[in-house]
Order: sequence, then structure tokens, then C-alpha cells
Amino acid sequence: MKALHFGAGNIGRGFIGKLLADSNVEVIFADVNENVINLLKTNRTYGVKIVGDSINTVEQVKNVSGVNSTDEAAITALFNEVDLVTTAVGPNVLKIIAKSVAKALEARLASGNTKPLNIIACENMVRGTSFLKEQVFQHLNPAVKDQVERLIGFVDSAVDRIVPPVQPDANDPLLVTVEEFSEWIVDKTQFKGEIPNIKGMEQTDNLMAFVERKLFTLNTGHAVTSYYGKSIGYKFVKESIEDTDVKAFVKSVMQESGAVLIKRYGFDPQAHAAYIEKILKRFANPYLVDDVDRVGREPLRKLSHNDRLIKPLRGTLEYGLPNDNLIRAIATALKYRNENDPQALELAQSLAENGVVATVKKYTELQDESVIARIAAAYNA
Ligand SMILES: NC(=O)C1=CN([C@@H]2O[C@H](COP(=O)(O)OP(=O)(O)OC[C@H]3O[C@@H](n4cnc5c(N)ncnc54)[C@H](O)[C@@H]3O)[C@@H](O)[C@H]2O)C=CC1
Ligand SMILES: O=P(O)(O)OC[C@H]1O[C@](O)(CO)[C@@H](O)[C@@H]1O
Repeated sequence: MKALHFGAGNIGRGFIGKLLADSNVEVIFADVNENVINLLKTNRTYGVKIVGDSINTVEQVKNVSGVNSTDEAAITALFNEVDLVTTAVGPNVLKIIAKSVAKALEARLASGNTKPLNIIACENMVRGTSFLKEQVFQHLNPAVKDQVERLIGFVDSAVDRIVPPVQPDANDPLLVTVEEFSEWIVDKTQFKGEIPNIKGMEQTDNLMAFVERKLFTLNTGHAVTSYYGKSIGYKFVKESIEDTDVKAFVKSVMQESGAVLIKRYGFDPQAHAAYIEKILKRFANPYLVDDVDRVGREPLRKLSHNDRLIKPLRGTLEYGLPNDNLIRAIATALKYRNENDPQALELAQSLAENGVVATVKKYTELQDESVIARIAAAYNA
């Protein structure tokens, strides 16, 4: 089997690409990072270092190659040869690759290739592949839309593995360090044709429960660990979560978002409490050098309506559940500053020019005046 994977970054190489290659899939990575692509083309293999309390090993990922994502002709040719397309480029990049995906699908169909093809976006967002599908359809020739609906599966997924930024390794510049835990869950109702048999790719017909469980527990807790930690001077996630005050606050936020998940999906409260504890341990992994600025990157995305802070808050309002800690958590996100992060710069500028109430309204799309006032009060505290 052959797959084209967009995004040869942390997740691309450390998680999705590795799972595919470990299931004997030939993986071609498409990226805009020429250096990484050339190394993949030359070396055809790279190492993944798996670290944890009871593990410290490097596994070789084999039979990989690379292509420049902006080389439309090459991408189009590959679309006609692969059986699976996956992405891990970041939510903001999906609309950028949508045009070349649309062109490549048109060419695949025009060549008479009527084999089903599945596309799975592996991004930290709710139903990222459905979003990619909308973007692709905006570029598609209307004459082929029915054929695409019939033959091309756009499969939503939830991805969970903490993969910090690459620490340059002298022997293997492509080496990625990952935690042992990984969870990749796909919506089995959206596939066209055979569902590929990939070890570690779990199928479900109840994806939203898994997406929200992960996004609003792990990512919510991770973001707050980073925002609150950075505000009191920590640089790494590990040292932040080891601070008992930070850990207590993060846990209280995860319990508030957890109450929404338990109410919405009927999760067993004890099981969810255990899931929270397991994630707090993952944050403290002493072998992962994870920077608060990686986890806190793009604060406007993380403060948006359907992301890890506001969507859980909206759930507490919907179900009448406690939310004092989520309100404080959102305030810590508003306080996030990072000269190297364009979204952090835009956030700081908005707060300086328009004030906190207007900023909260603009980026969170919350309307409840009393809730916005509580966030503003927490921010000014
Ligand atoms: N790092 C982590 O622990 C996890 C990240 N995620 C999600 O995975 C996705 C990727 O995250 P990371 O791997 O951490 O980011 P990353 O920045 O390491 O990788 C993104 C890759 O996409 C490439 N890229 C940018 N524009 C492109 C284009 N037009 N075509 C092809 N490639 C392009 C970049 O060059 C980069 O190599 C994000 O949605 C993130 O939220 C999800 C779970 C874990
Ligand atoms: O990749 P994002 O959405 O910018 O946020 C980083 C998040 O991704 C993860 O790396 C995995 O979900 C978390 O470790 C972290 O919370």
C-alpha cells in the first residue's frame, strides 16, 4: 500500500507516518521544508525515539520518501498512485493545501481511476477532515463533485501523542522524540471502499466523543499548564506541571471540562477521573522536553469558539455546570505573550488597542455579557 502524507513535522514523522510505515505502507511525505524533504528522499529512513519511565528506544521508520508540497505536478501524479492521503500540517494550513488536493482529485478521476481513495486530516481540531473537504469543494470543478462524493472518503480523526519539537541529533537529523502513548481514532462511517488495516488506527462510529474527550481534556489541560506556567516563569511543561499550585489549578480546569464531557457523552465519572490522572502523568514525562511556547502557540486559535478553552466553557453554560476555573484559564490564555508568535502579537495588540471585553468578543465569539465580564475581571485580577 502507498500513502501520501502532508506535513513531515513532529506528528507526521513521530506518529502518523510511523504507524503507516509500521503497517508496511510506503509513505511519501509532502512538506514545504526542503531540507526535511531532501533528507527523506536521500535517507529513505529515520529514527523515532520513544521515551518514558519504562522505555527509551529508537525505532527505525523505513521505506519513506519525500516530495515538495508546492510541486503540483508531483502531488497530482502521486494522488493517482496512492490509496490513502493523510495530513498533519496544522489547522491553519489545511485551506492552503486544499487547492492542490482539488486539482489532484480532478486529475485522478479524469485519468479514469475509479478506485476509492480516503483522506484523513490528523489535526488538533474538531472534524478537521470535514473542514478540509469544504475547502476542497470550493476549488473542485462542479462536474466532478458527485464522483468525488462517491469515490473519495474524507475521514475525521482524533490524534493524541505528545511530540515535542525536534532536538537536532548529530547522527539522524530526522530523529523525532515521542512519548510512548499514542491514540489515533478515525470515523469508520466516512470511509469509501475498504478501510485500510493500519495497526494503531482505531475505528469508531462515535468519533465526536473521542475527539472532544481528547481535545477538551489533554489539550485543555496542556494549554492551561503552558499559559499559567509561562505567566509564573516556567519554560517547560514538565516543570510547570510539577508545581503543585499549577497542577491543582490545571486539574480543576480538566475536571470542569470533564463534567461537560460526562454530561454530553455519558462517560463513566470514575473512568474519566482516571483518564485525567493519566494525562497529568503524561504532562510530567521527565524525558520529554516540551516547551510552553509550543503547546501555547497560536493563542487566537486556542481561544476560538470551538477550541479547547471556549467550547468546554460553552458546555458548562449549556448544562449549568461550574466554570470558575475555566474562566480563570481563559484569562491566562489572554495574558500569553510571545514576540515570535504572530497570533500572540495580534492578541496583545488587540488588548492594548481595544481592551479585554472587545478582544474576548472578537476572538471567542462569546455573546453572554456576564460571562465576558467575568473573563475580563479574571484578566484584570
Ligand atoms: N506535536 C504534537 O504533540 C501534536 C500535534 N498535533 C497536531 O498535529 C498537527 C501538526 O502538528 P506538529 O507536527 O506538532 O507541527 P509541526 O510544525 O512539527 O509540523 C507541521 C509540518 O507541516 C509542514 N507544512 C507547512 N505548510 C505546509 C504545506 N503547505 N504543505 C505541506 N506541509 C506543510 C511544516 O513544514 C511542518 O513540517 C497540528 O494540527 C497539531 O495540532 C496533534 C497531536 C500531537
Ligand atoms: O498542536 P497545537 O494544537 O498547537 O497544540 C499543541 C497540542 O498538541 C499536542 O501536542 C497534542 O495534542 C499537545 O501536546 C498540545 O496540547
